Amino acid sequence: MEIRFDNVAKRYKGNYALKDFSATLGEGVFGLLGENGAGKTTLISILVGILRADSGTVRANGSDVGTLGDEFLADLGYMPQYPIFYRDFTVGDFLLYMGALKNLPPALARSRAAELLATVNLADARDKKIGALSGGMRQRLGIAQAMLSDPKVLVLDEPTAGLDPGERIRFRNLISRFAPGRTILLATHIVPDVECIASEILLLRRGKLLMQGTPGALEQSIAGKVWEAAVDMEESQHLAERCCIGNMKQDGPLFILRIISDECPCAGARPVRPNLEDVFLYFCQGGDAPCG
Ligand SMILES: Nc1ncnc2c1ncn2[C@@H]1O[C@H](COP(=O)(O)OP(=O)(O)OP(=O)(O)O)[C@@H](O)[C@H]1O
Repeated sequence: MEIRFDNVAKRYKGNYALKDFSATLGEGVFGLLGENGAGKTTLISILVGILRADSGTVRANGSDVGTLGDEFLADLGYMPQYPIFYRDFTVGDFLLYMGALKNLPPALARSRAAELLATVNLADARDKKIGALSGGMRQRLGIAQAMLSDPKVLVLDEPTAGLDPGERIRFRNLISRFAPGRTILLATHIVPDVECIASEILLLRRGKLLMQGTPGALEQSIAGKVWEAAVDMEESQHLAERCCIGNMKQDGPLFILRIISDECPCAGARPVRPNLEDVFLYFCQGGDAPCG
């Protein structure tokens, strides 16, 4: 399915949360990356029909998603940033309930629920009440309900918040396996969540789309602007005041700094290959400005 946003804008009390947002998503995993407050949830809420845009259009295969209504919703799986669950439901009953809301035949809902509970590592928790689950288990249940109807479009808002490293990796592999033939939009500000699985990244800053491209293309766009230098404590403090420092690691008396800078930041600095986190820092923290 092709999802196309044209000049989408949304304001809250006069302030733009999203401005002139235009982008096209085809099949694949699309990582929506942006700092806190960039407008990710606002964009997602417009796509899934929770919010109305002030202006602009969102089309699925050429038809306005607003006029498609249920037809579009039937193809959609959605996990909100803060899923709200009925605490007294058991995990299994909750998925069957969601299956009923999505009009799935009961037998199909039962088999999909069993399959997905195994996939998200919750099979043993099927009879547990949701109120007794840990935060990470609830998060995984949220992912399972979003995939229940085998949707063509899967929209996940911060799906890995609260997952431990093992579960994050399971999640990434699950999404990669699920992706063929589908459109997956995954909003996050955690770069590794999308770095290895996204076919394209959309970089959002202050409600505007800064860039859209493959992770490799985005990294290439800042080639020659990422440096590594081994410096003493005093020099590291000077550099932190005038440059964006991506990473700082102590190595004996020295500090190994990863520096994002248009120019060579200090004597002895050597250019290194950019990664997506560098891209995020370069564009989302305002280029050469100190970032941390
Ligand atoms: N209901 C609301 N009323 C007023 N302002 C809002 C409302 N919802 C969002 N905003 C503002 O709109 C902007 C975008 O918020 P949004 O939640 O879309 O960002 P986000 O990228 O999802 O952020 P985060 O990563 O922190 O979840 C922010 O400045 C936020 O304060």
